[in-house]
Amino acid sequence: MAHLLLVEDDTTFSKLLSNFLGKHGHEVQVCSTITGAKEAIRSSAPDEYAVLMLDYRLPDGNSLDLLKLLREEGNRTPALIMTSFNDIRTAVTAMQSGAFDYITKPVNPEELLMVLKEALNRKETVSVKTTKKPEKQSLDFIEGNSKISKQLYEYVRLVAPTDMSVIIQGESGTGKEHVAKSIHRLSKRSDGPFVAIDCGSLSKDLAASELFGHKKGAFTGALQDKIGQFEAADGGTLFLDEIGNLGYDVQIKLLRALQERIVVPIGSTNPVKVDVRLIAATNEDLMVISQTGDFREDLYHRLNEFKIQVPALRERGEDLAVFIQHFVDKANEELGKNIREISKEVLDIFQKYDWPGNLRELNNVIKRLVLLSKDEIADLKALPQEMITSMEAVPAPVKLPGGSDLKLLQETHEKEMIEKVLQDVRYNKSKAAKLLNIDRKTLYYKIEKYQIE
Ligand SMILES: Nc1ncnc2c1ncn2[C@@H]1O[C@H](COP(=O)(O)OP(=O)(O)OP(=O)(O)O)[C@@H](O)[C@H]1O
Repeated sequence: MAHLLLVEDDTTFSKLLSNFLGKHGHEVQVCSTITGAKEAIRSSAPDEYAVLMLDYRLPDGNSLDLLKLLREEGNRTPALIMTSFNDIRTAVTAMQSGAFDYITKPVNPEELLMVLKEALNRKETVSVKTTKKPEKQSLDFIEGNSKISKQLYEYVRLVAPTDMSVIIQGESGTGKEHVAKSIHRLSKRSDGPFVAIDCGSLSKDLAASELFGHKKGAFTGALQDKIGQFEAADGGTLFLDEIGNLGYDVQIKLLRALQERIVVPIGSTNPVKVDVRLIAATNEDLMVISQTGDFREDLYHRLNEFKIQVPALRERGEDLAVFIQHFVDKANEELGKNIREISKEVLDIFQKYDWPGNLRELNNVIKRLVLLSKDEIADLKALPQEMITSMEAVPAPVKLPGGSDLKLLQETHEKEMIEKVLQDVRYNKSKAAKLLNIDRKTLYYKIEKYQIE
């Protein structure tokens, strides 16, 4: 039995859900607002709730902001975001803010139990992930056959045996952590620990202590000496996920640790020698954010001894079929099912869909598909209705009227470039204008001209 906090403003749905979860042996406390959730969490014991189940849209904000705040306060309770299919891109961002997983509404009860079980298991293993332990060969891993995947793993094999720092860049859910583990596994350090830290879920105050350790009494709450993850990774690999989220002060300490190969725990004056290879992952372009001043440029250059770009699923062409088969096999085994085939209609949708959540989303959709399919062939009935509707709404690819019209092509390119830079700098128009090397007025004019939202 687990104590769950459900934050949901639809009272009928929250009642149904708590009854259902209650019948499955869980104790559910319900809040309907972010403010209520904050109060419930702050007035509870640190590990009171095993999982937070958060509706995305709430009357006083969205649960992403709540999650960010909780992570900043040091709360690490696994969180599950419940969202409508149309919000999948937001759910993907939620994963970057430290959510464990997302589930789309209308919630399928069995799917919910499955994801909940994973979240509860995760809670039990969360400390294992960062303890000194050799990483074993993962059988769960496939490379793919496309040209782009072959190149990816060629780079992995090239850089693995060296001691170079690596930046792994790619959209959320593309498999950056998997790539980092492969590098570790193929390195001379493979018998040493692989320590993974999600910088997105570290609070600003605790990040330094988590990475470098602290001495008893160094700050309020430092009740005993603590070894940092740098020391825990000694002789192995330290994987810093979402490194762009580290605060400036910690970035300075990190640079020093990399350059001098020593760490100084907070409250101590004694440096400790460490032998750690660093791999950092990011879904932002670190070069862009280092140019806008949000990430230290010297640290960027120190980390950027080698850069690997992990492709989005939509760019992996023929790999899609390989991953589908892999995830179906995995789901069959996990759920005790025997789905042998996926219908042509479903495959057509999979081919056309752009998979903003990448491999993670494909894995989730397939798990749901396998779970809900009654026969050996998984067909449309088991796909979220919204996915089908969203695909029906996609207009047929339009042929550009001027396939060779240079002006039109230039404008299309310009629009895409402006959209990308705006996204990279999180819609900060001053930064975007600076990077695009145009003045703000021109940028505003172009945003309006191209109707960029
Ligand atoms: N090569 C692979 N073979 C099989 N499964 C994979 C592979 N790469 C990723 N996955 C699966 O896809 C999901 C996302 O992978 P992972 O956590 O490595 O992505 P990520 O890019 O690090 O995500 P985030 O940006 O959220 O940190 C996981 O469930 C993982 O098991």
